[in-house]
Amino acid sequence: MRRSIATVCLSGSLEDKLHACADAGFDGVEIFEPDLVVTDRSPEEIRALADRLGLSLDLYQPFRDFEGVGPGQLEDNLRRARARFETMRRLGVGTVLVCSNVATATTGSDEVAAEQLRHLGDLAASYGVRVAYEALAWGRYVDDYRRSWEIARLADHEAVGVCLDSFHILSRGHDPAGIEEIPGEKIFFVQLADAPALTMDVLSWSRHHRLFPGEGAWDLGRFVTHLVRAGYTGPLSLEVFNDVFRQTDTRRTARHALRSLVWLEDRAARLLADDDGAGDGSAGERATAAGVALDRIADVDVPTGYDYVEIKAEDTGEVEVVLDQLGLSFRGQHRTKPVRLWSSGGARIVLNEQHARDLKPHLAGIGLGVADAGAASDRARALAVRAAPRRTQAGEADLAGFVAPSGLEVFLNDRRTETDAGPEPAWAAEFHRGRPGGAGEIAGIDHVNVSHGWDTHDEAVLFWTTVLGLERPTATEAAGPQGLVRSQVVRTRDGAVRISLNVGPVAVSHPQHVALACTDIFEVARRAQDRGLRRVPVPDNYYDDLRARFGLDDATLDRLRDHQLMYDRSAAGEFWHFYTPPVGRVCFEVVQRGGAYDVYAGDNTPVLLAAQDRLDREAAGASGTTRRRPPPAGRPPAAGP
Ligand SMILES: O=C(O)c1ccc(O)c(O)c1
Ligand SMILES: [Mg+2]
Repeated sequence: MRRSIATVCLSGSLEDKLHACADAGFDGVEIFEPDLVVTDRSPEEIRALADRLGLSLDLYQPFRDFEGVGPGQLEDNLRRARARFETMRRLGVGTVLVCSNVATATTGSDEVAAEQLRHLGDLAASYGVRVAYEALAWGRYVDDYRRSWEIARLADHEAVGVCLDSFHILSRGHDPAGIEEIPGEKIFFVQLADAPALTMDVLSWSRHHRLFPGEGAWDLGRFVTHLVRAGYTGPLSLEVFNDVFRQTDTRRTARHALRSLVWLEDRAARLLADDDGAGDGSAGERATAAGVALDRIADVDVPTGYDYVEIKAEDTGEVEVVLDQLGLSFRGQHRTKPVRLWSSGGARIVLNEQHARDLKPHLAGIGLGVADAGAASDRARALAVRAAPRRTQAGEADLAGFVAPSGLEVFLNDRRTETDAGPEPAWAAEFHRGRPGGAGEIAGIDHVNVSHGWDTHDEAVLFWTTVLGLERPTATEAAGPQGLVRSQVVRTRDGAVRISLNVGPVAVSHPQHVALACTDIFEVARRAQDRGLRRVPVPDNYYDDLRARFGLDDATLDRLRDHQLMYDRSAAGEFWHFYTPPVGRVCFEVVQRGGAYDVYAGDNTPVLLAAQDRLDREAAGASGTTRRRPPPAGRPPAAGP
């Protein structure tokens, strides 16, 4: 279907927005009237620019507070409409969005509203334009799409139809299946937005918290299937009022928005195909008959596990000390690059000093195993994901790589070899052999913890869920001394890949961490302690709290305290973990999961944040610098292993 976006979704001038939408690959835009009013370009110039960029101007919006008014007010409303239709003629826009009256309506009579819309239809027709009537969720009388359709039906005018906006329908909990009762040709326009599940008044929710499809709590794919079944053939247009996207980089947000729409179309196409398969009529055939083409993209290839985690720095020496203390072994230096591999069991840490001048240790990339790297790359490309630069030389593994919104590079690999230590990614043969991890050793990578700015979070969630098909359990938040840290885990259903996406306080740069899994954490901790590993200190009050929460006995608490372990328990099982102090911007966590414990010890996070804050203060005290660090800066791109 044609892809469109409202200019209100983006930051910048109207001209910036048009350029960004065209570059991202949109077919058209909705001109948000305030964007036109403030530009110094004439409507003719905007029209010419859109033409040059290959963008159609699909909708002019909004026209407010028209219907349900007294006779004097109607006169004035028609005068306003004439002026807007004149502007639309100059712009070359064929459809105007009229939202339901929130202010001046004095009657809730459907007949009166329909009669007045018929007047408006006559006027619109004389300008060659159409009226798409939208029920705002907070309209004075009309706040339900079924009522706006009833009024448009009563108006019985070829220039009057409805605009359906998923926000107004889903925020009120109205069943979108009723869309199928509306003849497709009377749906003049469709606006799509997702939103987080919040309990607040709908107007504030709508004006500040809308999200792109796939980022919130609603099933927009299902919503689109109702439109297709109704026979709607117009554009799918994004209308997302969001305080963050209004200030993020225009081009980046336009690409992000397009990714959402590409994913949505594919999702709707799959739902329709599934419904057909289930013998529920032949919606797909009807859609085709109506001339609706939903583009599909390559199947998602859910990753099977971590190949490696890459840490990059000008000097990775300090990281190697910690890896050695944690019991990982050095597997050698790469043949052609300043890249070193450490491993234990299935945990592989790549240390990269290439193109890393002046960089402190930081998490630069992760490698993931997939079934078919080619197909996974096709999907990523279709979703407009930026490819990671390759610096591969002849004879080396050529991995498909992408840049996640936080700047993290993600490499996909489908080639494995059998070794004594179990299956390994084929590229690992470019280093020395590994050995199997023993009981008191690190066995694999449990999860990685990525932090990014508040302006990247929604985009990152969309990236991981749509490109790699990760699931998204409920988000959590934890209080640190400098502010709240919001966390969204994205993971495979089987837990083989888990990534915690964190947004911390603006002024603090929390370390990213790599969590290593083991099956005997007391032994790993004991050996590490013998090798001189420092751990993030856990306060005694925490152990008193554990006693109160879980009724642990003294001996158990002493064992935990001796190793500075933290603990959690749920109905599913138990969890033990400890952290190393940060080296540069990374730290390591060692975890042991018992039973089917499947979460991340959320209650322990404030203890970690407070302890890290104390370490920060000590370090700042020692060096005489200020304690607060600037937010993470952009990093230059890294290479694969
Ligand atoms: O918030 C508003 O006023 C508003 C305006 C136009 C729309 O299409 C809409 O969905 C909301
Ligand atoms: Mg709308």
